[in-house]
Order: sequence, then structure tokens, then C-alpha cells
Amino acid sequence: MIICIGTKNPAKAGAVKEGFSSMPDVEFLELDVSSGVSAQPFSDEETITGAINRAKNALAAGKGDIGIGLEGGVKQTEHGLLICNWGALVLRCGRTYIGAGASIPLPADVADALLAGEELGPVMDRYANKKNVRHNEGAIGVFTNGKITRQKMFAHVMESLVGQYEYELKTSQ
Ligand SMILES: O=P(O)(O)OP(=O)(O)OP(=O)(O)OC[C@H]1O[C@@H](n2cnc3c(O)ncnc32)[C@H](O)[C@@H]1O
Ligand SMILES: [Mg+2]
Repeated sequence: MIICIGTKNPAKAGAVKEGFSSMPDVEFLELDVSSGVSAQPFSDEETITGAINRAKNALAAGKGDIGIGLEGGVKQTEHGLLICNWGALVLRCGRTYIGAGASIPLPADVADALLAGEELGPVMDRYANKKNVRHNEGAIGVFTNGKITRQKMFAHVMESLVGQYEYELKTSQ
């Protein structure tokens, strides 16, 4: 089975590989594809669309069996700007599964930088005084004191996607 992953970000690709670790004979293709949404999605809806587009575009580009898209975004709530993360698993027949990851508020100064038009990736590097936070622990890792890294968060999303797919396979027989 060939799994087409719609990113080359190692924190995301690592999570996808964890998600399929119990399945035999899987091969992974990492593909740089378009999300079709803004670089910094600003709602659940836009983030879900980005995840689904990445999954569909990866599946089309890699001509595999399953496409996976993982997308990070933010959403405005009464409780501040929250990070939101979504994943999509798309089969060749078009069947699409979605699932969300951990969501926590961003500190006011980080939120203000995003509302002024910056992307979370570079803002986090400046805030944490680190390089490439987005490829490593992520904002979720920094603000949970390392308890939930970006890969761990997306690995949980992957479990929700693969689990839904398996459940449907099991119950449709
Ligand atoms: O190469 P791709 O797959 O695009 O990976 P990315 O890190 O850019 O991830 P997304 O496009 O899904 O994320 C959308 C935006 O939010 C940023 N972002 C999302 N989650 C983040 C996190 O946990 N830490 C740092 N930046 C994050 C990211 O840099 C983008 O500006
Ligand atoms: Mg991106």
C-alpha cells in the first residue's frame, strides 16, 4: 500500500509513519503539494479544507492508495486565539475522513502578531528564540512545556483517522 503524504515537514511526516506503523507493507511518499488555503488558516473550516486539499493533491500526485493531509491553523474564540490542527485521510474512491488535534490558546503577544498578518512559524521562532520550531516541537510543544510535541499531536490525529478508516472497513463487511 502506498501512502501519499502532502508535506515534507518532518514533524508531520513522522506522525503519519507512526499512524501506519502497525500495518504491513506500507510505503510512504512525501510530496510538496498545495493546501489551496492561506499559509496561515484562520478558522476550523479553512484548516479542514487545507488538510483535505493536501490529502487529495498528494494522492493525485503520487498515484498511491491513500492520501494524508495535515494542516495547522488558528481560530478566534471568546477565550482568545486558539491553535487548531486538522488531518484528512482520503481514499482513491474519494471517501474522506477528518480528525482534529489538541487545541490551546496562544499568548496575547503571539496572537497579536498573527492578527497583524504574520505566520505562526516565524513568530514562534522569535518568541522561543529557536530555529524552525514548526519542524520540531511546534507551538503546541513550546506552550505545553514539551508535554505534547507537534509530532505527538499529529500522531494522535493520525490514530483518529486510521481508526475511523479501520472501523468502517470492519463494520462494512
Ligand atoms: O511544510 P508544511 O506542511 O506547510 O508545514 P507548516 O509547518 O507550514 O505547517 P502548516 O502549513 O500546516 O501550518 C500553517 C501555519 O501555521 C504555522 N504553524 C502551525 N502550527 C505550528 C506550530 O505548532 N508551531 C509553529 N508554527 C506552526 C505554520 O508555520 C504555518 O504558518
Ligand atoms: Mg505551511
